[in-house]
Amino acid sequence: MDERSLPDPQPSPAHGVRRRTVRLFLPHRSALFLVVLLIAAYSVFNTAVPLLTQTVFDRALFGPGGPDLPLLATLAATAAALACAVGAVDLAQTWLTARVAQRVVHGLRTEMFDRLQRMPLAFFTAEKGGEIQSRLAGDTAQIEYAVKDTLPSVLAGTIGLLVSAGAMVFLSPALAGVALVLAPLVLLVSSRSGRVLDRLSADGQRARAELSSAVAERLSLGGVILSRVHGRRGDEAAGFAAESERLARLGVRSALVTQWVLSAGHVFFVLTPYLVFVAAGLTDGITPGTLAAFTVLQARIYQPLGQLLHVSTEIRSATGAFQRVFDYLDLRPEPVPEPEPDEDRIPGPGALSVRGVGFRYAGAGEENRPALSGVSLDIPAGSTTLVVGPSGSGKTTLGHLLAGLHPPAVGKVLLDGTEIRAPLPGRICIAVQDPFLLQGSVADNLRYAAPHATADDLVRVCRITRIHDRIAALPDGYDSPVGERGALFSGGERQRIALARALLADTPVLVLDEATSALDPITESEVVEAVLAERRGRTTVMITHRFGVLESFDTVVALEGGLVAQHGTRLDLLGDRHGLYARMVRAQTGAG
Ligand SMILES: Nc1ncnc2c1ncn2[C@@H]1O[C@H](COP(=O)(O)OP(=O)(O)OP(=O)(O)O)[C@@H](O)[C@H]1O
Repeated sequence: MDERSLPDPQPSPAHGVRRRTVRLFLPHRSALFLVVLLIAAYSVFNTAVPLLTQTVFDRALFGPGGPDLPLLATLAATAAALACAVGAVDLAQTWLTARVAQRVVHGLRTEMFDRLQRMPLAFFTAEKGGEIQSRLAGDTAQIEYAVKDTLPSVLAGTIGLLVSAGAMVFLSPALAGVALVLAPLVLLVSSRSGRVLDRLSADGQRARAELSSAVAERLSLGGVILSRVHGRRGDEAAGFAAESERLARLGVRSALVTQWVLSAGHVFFVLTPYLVFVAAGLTDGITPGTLAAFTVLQARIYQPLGQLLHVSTEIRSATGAFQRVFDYLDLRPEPVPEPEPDEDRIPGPGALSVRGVGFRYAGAGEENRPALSGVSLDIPAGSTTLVVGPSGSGKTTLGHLLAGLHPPAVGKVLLDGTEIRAPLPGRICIAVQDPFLLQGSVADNLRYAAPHATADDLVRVCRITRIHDRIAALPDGYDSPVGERGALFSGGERQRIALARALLADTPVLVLDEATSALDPITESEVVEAVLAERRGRTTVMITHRFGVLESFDTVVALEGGLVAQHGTRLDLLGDRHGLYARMVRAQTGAG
């Protein structure tokens, strides 16, 4: 039997991540080119101001003929114009980068959501909820920050450094050489620390994902009840504190390493002006204006250099975030069958055939028996079938295969002669034991199955599942909220709302997987009878443990150990006194 394996995200190597990141930005190359131009213009305008300082000193203030006020006014006006231009350019650049960032992140978020939605159910059984959230929300936010802030910082830092260095060389090549002599040393320290930061950043991201997984699980309603019931609140808090402490320690270490790089840079920033002053004293022909302009430019060079040192950490975190997002984008989703065009969709009568079906869960080792093996059944259109069997015998698995939630590894499941390999909305519906209600009102939840259902439709199905009176008694009736996963309702009420939702889907085939298990036996038989009456002439398969008193079914399928132990009419199966069904009925009804 072919074991369905979980898709395994393969971490892409760092250079692969960089290549893919570049590819991600290719469609935005024109906007990014414009950003580069704007940043270059920003740096040039910004550097022009110190160059004016030279003219202010050497010509306007201390020129041969004394202070030249008209020239000073012209220079002041030029500086003001340059300052305005710097502001305008900065604004345009911010707008463009924000747009690119939002588009890239929006693309990644939606692609990831789409990919995850199409993953096999086994993925969601294995993956931690917080992990998905952390990648979809946390990592994409980090990428957004990287594009919006880090990318312009890198560009501005590099271009600013080059322009300022160019202006310094223009003013005095000798002094420029002295000013830049320590720069390679700083860059060396920075690249050495980079590797340590890489590791710390990856560890930090892992620890953050662990923490958000723990929060999602332990601070959910079920998690909180579990810890309170078993008196484990203290242990939970201690476990969380330990994780948080680990994250805090990583944060301190990475702040220290980052600061080590910045401090090395600071030594450079403090030392070089004095080296320049000494060099100016030893060099002929350096005017006070040149030295003043040089001093301002030196301050300007520190800013981009500092910026570059700072962003190297952010780039590393962003690379990690990109890698984690790419890992999810590399997951292999279930193949999506081509949707049938509406006009081609012939609503068949709803005959189900199961042909030699075998299925093994990815998480169940080879040594364990498959959940189902060699199952063959014919469920005629319009019939009602009861599926029974001991716990773990494969009933839910069969229900999921009939609903197309898992494609079988071996054999085929057919609806009206066509193979089912994926859910078929509008044709097959399944109502489960632990139904999912979304945040919103009762009406929102019901209309999830039929968006255009009228208020009367909602009332009709809710009357069938005996939940209408409870909903009508609420202050806002069908507009009342259901709470987190339907927490404002009892388990049996949730099941009846979900069953009403399944009826509203009005499909030719309906699978009920313990869908009324939380109801009291009297209400359960009332609801089951009403549902079967409503669905007369359409196929209904009901999986249940409480079947002792249920008589209105055409056929019964009894499963045992993943095999079909019995299949026939209820009376036939009761006739076989030693058969599984008869034994189970006797156990339930206490009949001798
Ligand atoms: N996601 C899963 N991963 C691994 N094994 C699973 C998974 N779900 C079910 N199984 C195993 O498959 C077998 C059949 O499970 P299934 O849920 O179909 O049984 P069932 O008859 O519906 O049981 P119950 O009456 O207790 O609900 C069991 O041995 C179960 O442990």
